[in-house]
Amino acid sequence: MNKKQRLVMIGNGMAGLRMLEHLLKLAPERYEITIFGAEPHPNYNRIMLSSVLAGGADMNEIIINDLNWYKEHQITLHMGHTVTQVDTGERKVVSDQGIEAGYDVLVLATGSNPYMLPLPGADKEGVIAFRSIRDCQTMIEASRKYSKAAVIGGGLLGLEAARGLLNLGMEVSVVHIHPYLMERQLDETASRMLQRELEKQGMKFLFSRHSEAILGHRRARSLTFAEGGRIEADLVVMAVGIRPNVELAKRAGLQVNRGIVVNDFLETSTAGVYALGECAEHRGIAYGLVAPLYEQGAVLAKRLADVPAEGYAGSVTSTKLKVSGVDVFSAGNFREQEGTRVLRYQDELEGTYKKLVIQDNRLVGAVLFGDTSDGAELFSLMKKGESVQGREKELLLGVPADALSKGPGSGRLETMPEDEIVCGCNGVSKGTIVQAIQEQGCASVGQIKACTKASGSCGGCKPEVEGLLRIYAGEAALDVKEGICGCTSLSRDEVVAEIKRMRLMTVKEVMNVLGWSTEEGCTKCRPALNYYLGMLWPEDYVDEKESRVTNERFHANIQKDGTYSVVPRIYGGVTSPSELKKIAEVAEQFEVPMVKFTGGQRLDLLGIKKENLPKIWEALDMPSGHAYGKTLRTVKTCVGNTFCRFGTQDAIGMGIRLEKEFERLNTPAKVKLAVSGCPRNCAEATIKDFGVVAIDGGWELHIGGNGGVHVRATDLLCVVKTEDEVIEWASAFLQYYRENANWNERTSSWVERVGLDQIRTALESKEERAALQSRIRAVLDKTTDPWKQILSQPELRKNFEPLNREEVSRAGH
Ligand SMILES: Cc1cc2nc3c(=O)[nH]c(=O)nc-3n(C[C@H](O)[C@H](O)[C@H](O)COP(=O)(O)OP(=O)(O)OC[C@H]3O[C@@H](n4cnc5c(N)ncnc54)[C@H](O)[C@@H]3O)c2cc1C
Ligand SMILES: NC(=O)c1ccc[n+]([C@@H]2O[C@H](COP(=O)([O-])OP(=O)(O)OC[C@H]3O[C@@H](n4cnc5c(N)ncnc54)[C@H](O)[C@@H]3O)[C@@H](O)[C@H]2O)c1
Ligand code: SF4
Ligand code: FES
Repeated sequence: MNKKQRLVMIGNGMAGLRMLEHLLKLAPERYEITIFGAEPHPNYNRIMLSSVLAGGADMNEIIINDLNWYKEHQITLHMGHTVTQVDTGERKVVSDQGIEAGYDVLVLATGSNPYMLPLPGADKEGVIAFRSIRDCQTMIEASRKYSKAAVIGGGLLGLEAARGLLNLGMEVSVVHIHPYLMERQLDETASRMLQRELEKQGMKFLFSRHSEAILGHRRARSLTFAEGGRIEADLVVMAVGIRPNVELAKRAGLQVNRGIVVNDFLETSTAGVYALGECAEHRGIAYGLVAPLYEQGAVLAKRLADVPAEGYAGSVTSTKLKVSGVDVFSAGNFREQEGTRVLRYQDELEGTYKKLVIQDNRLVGAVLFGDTSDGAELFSLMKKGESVQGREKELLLGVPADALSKGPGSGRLETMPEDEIVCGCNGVSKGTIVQAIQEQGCASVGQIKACTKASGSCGGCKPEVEGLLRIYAGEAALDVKEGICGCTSLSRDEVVAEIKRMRLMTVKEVMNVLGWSTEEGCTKCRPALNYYLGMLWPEDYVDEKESRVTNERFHANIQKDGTYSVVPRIYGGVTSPSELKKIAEVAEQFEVPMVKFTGGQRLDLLGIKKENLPKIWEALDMPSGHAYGKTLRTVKTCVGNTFCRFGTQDAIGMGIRLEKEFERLNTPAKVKLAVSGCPRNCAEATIKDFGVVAIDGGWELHIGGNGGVHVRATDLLCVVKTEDEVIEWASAFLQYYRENANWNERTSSWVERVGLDQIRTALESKEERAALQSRIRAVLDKTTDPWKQILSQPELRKNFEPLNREEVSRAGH
């Protein structure tokens, strides 16, 4: 006989699932659990939608509990089912698809609905909220076709939406009803500083505007204001606050104000029915941030497991805006009122601002702009309600901004009390993180996330978690253990060593033998293992195409509209009239929408449908330029002494030789080379992975440069005399990088991590260089041109069917 009680939960979101995770630890056998979730997804990290929109995370990276998790815990999940009826008399719920479930315990975790302004025209296509995966996808799709967006609401959500849309290439205007941004979290001074930063990033603002109507035929085209005037907008995102989702509870006869009324144990007015999360109202407050919701979850789990616990007493909240390049923190009651004392510090040169609000000698509120590193400490003081008398100046001036990221001895993290909360979203204290490092052996941020959840939500506490790792596990652990993912506790070096020792030959075998925590791995470890196996067994390993990202599977770069680009190999950037003619003819024949020179001196044919790729490769009859993969991209050259009067060496010849030598090389991350014919360095060799600069009588060899987001100038590796020596050193350097870097680690990060000295030492002996060169040669000898290979094999050609959406989202960069 089944003695388990039946627990039904309505809502498959962050608050409810966190509560269940606690409950399953406390009383794994107590309940037979059924969940109804209206969205067609397993539980995902809603917070991370801002990062997905801004391009910082992939949709499939934000799933918190995948379908296996439900299976493992024998939870019945009705995904895509909305509960439409709750019968508290009969103790059962019914879904819109007719599924009925009886309960002994019912948990309402229905979250909130975004508030949609009831404007005329609000039902037009292109008018949406920002709440779900679906909204996020709609925005990404809209950005492919349209260029102008209006975001109504200048709060946290509106600004994060606006930043994401800017990243997607749209022009964005934020329409705010208040005279300044984020008035619920910031005072006017901080708000104006924020506005200036965001304007620099390209955001436009309209303040004190009341939206009146959305005009357009079927789709939104413009937004008008009660004050007069209009702006063009093909996409209108409403981010004007949320309303607890209480309709169902109301119909079921539960007591409801703004939210579903609950007591300190999350009990509603009806016995056996509980509510938590954004839908619940506790002591008059319905929260809209995860930290308090997770606190509620911990209390409710104990209640449901019959573990004695104190009730939930409400939360002081803090927020951070997740917009890159802008640090804003706000906590508690930051407005000055009668009986409060306000301390302010502003540094216009540094662009920092700090405001502390003190009442009865206790810190009750804080606003930080520009440097938010004191946020956790201030928030902790605020929550504890300790007297700060005599410490005011110290709190205001704080510790140096970079103290957190310094090594041992950095001060504040070391002296931070054990019970101070480091990860606000997940309520994880310093003590818990230190224990995970010291007792559970966690040695990377990923492992700490897996053990404690710290840094797993908004990611704002990652610098502090890294700081604690440096102090308690040492610099080396942080560096070495990063590089794989949460599916394994092994470091990259350990995995590589085990593959070698046990001669593991396939991705699946590595996962099985090394005890991966997931059966299929994830989007991080699969391609990483595929690379390590290929690097270790160049002769025998068969590349697993399915472990590669879309660009590498299709040997072309996927574009934002789902078409591809084709870049044929043009060695050293030197072409000929006949080659140009051929490219022009192909472009005409296939009506290629755009032909463009790339930053690496190549010709890019853009806007090509997947099904046309093989035909175009065939017509071009040129090798792949590998503009899409983790491989040698281009060797940029200047004209050198062939034409330039300053040139001291043959930069073109050297560049072509390097490109022919290393084309098709599989590397941990993309690799770019350049050769300049004199120190004037017109080929910009000092921001390349391997840069060659001619000098009188020889060549300078530079390594570890990057011209991308994090610009880094190269380090000088050595000076050599001959072209053969350039090839020898380049071979040794690239092979050493192949054998030692983490997958997806650019040389710039790798050189910084391991240090120039280590690389110089590894390459200094002629014998070692020769050994590395012979290993890289063996790899290069096995490579073939991927376009030719696909053209010659009908079964590979078959893959070039029209594109589906999943491929767009899985495309690599
Ligand atoms: C873009 C974005 C960024 C955010 N960033 C942050 C941040 O940085 N920090 C922070 O603290 N918070 C942030 N938040 C807020 C945070 O995500 C929410 O507070 C949190 O997700 C609320 O959790 P919940 O479980 O109460 O509700 P939800 O996550 O909304 O889950 C409720 C679920 O219940 C389902 N549901 C509702 N009614 C029914 C029904 N009748 N039947 C079946 N299912 C139903 C809904 O479809 C939904 O999936 C952000 C929110 C968004 C949208
Ligand atoms: N980084 C974070 O912590 C974060 C990020 C995103 C969302 N969230 C949470 O998600 C929820 C929703 O966020 P939100 O920003 O929509 O809510 P919000 O209530 O915090 O802010 C809404 C903003 O819209 C403005 N507004 C209201 N009516 C308007 C109108 N007619 N025209 C123009 N502006 C108008 C308000 O003045 C306010 O500043 C909140 O609970 C928020 O805390 C948090
Ligand atoms: S780097 Fe020197 S050789 Fe090359 S184009 Fe510039 S000036 Fe001429
Ligand atoms: S503070 Fe948000 S994840 Fe730690």
